Amino acid sequence: MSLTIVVKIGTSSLTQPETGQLALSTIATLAETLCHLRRQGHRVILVSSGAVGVGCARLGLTERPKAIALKQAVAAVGQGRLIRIYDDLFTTLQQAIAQVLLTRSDLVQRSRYLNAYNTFQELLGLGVIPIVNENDTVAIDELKFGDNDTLSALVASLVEADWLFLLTDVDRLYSADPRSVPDARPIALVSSIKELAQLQIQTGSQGSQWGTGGMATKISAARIAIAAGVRTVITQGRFPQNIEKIIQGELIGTHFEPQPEPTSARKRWIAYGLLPAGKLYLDEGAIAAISLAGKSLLAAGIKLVEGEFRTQDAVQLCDSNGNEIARGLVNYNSDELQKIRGCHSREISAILGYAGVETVIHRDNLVLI
Ligand SMILES: Nc1ncnc2c1ncn2[C@@H]1O[C@H](COP(=O)(O)OP(=O)(O)O)[C@@H](O)[C@H]1O
Ligand SMILES: N[C@@H](CCC(=O)OP(=O)(O)O)C(=O)O
Repeated sequence: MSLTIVVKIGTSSLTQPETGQLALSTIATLAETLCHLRRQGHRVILVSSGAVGVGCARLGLTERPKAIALKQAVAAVGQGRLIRIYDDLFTTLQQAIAQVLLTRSDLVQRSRYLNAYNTFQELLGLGVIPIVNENDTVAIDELKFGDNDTLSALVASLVEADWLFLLTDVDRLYSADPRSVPDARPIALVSSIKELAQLQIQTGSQGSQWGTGGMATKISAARIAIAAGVRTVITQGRFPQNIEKIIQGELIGTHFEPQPEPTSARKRWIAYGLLPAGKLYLDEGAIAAISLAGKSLLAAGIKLVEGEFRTQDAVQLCDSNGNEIARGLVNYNSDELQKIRGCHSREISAILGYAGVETVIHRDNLVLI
C-alpha cells in the first residue's frame, strides 16, 4: 500500500550541538531512508529546519540571532546552502527534490490553500520529494508559522498524510524535560487528545540551543495532526533509519494514535489554516451546547468579546479562563457582537435595527479544538 509520509527534522538533529556544523552522516542517512521509502512506492515530504542554524555556522555567528531582520538575513544564507546539500545527496541517489517555501498567508486564503494542495499533489505524483521550510526571509511576525513542528502538522493535514515523523534530539516524549528532570517518565503511546491532556506533560519554555519551539510545539503539532487522522511519532533524528522500522510496526519513540473520525478538510482549514481575529468568552451553558451537544453558538452564551473582526472572520471560543475550546466563522462583526452578546436571538433585530441570522456561529462553521 502506498503511504503518504511527512518527516520533519529539527535544527538540533541537523547540526552538531557543540559547533553548529552540519551533522552530515545524519543528513546522508535521512536522504537514504527517504529514497528507500520512495522506491517502495510511498509519497514522501521532508520538512527541514536549519536555515537559521546553517546560516549562523556559515557566517560564524555563535548564537541564534534575536533581531528579526538579522534572523531573516541569516536564513537567506542558510536556506540556499541547506538545499544545495540536500540536492547533492539526493542527486547522488537519483532522487528529484523540490524546494517549497511557505508562509502562513499561503494557508489563510482558501484559494491559496487549495493551490498549495494542488502543488504538493503534482510534486508527489511526479515522484519528487518536496523539501519544505517556512519562508523565513519574508515572513512577518503576524503571519508566521513560527516553528516547523506546526508547519509540518499543517502540511501533513493538507495532504492527508498517513504518518508524521517529528525527528528531534531526544528519543521520545517524557513526562517532563529529561535534561532538567532526570527521572522523567518516558511515554510510548498517547491514544487520544483527551489522554494527552490528562498526562499533563511539562515542556519547559524552550528547546535546545538551536531549536525553536522545544517539546511544546511538537505536542501541539501532534494534536493538529491526529485530529486530521495522521499517526504522529516523536523520535530521535540521529537514527533516521528507524522511520522504516516504525512503519513496519516497531514501537520506537512516542506514538500518537490518529483520531478515528478525522475532522473534515474544510473544518481543519477553519481551525488551523485561518488566523483567528478575535476571542469570544462563553458561559458554561454555551460551552456544553457546542462541545457536548454539537449545537451552533447563540448570542445568549457570549459573555465577552475581544478584538476587532469582520463577518466571516475566524474567532477563538474560550471558557472564562481564556482556555480555547473551539474556533469558528462568525456571522456578525465585533461591533455587532458587543451589542448583542448575552441577548436572546429574538432580540437581535430590535437591538441592531435589522434582521440578522439566529446563530452567531453555525455548527457547520464551528470546530472543537
Ligand atoms: N517533556 C519533554 N520530553 C522530551 N523533551 C523535552 C520535554 N520538554 C522539553 N524537552 C526538550 O525539547 C528539546 C527538543 O526541542 P527543540 O530543541 O526545539 O528540537 P528541534 O530542533 O528538533 O525542533 C529536547 O532537547 C528536550 O530537552
Ligand atoms: N524555519 C527555521 C526553523 C524553525 C524551527 O522550527 O526550528 P526547529 O525547532 O529546529 O525545528 C529555520 O529553517 O531555521
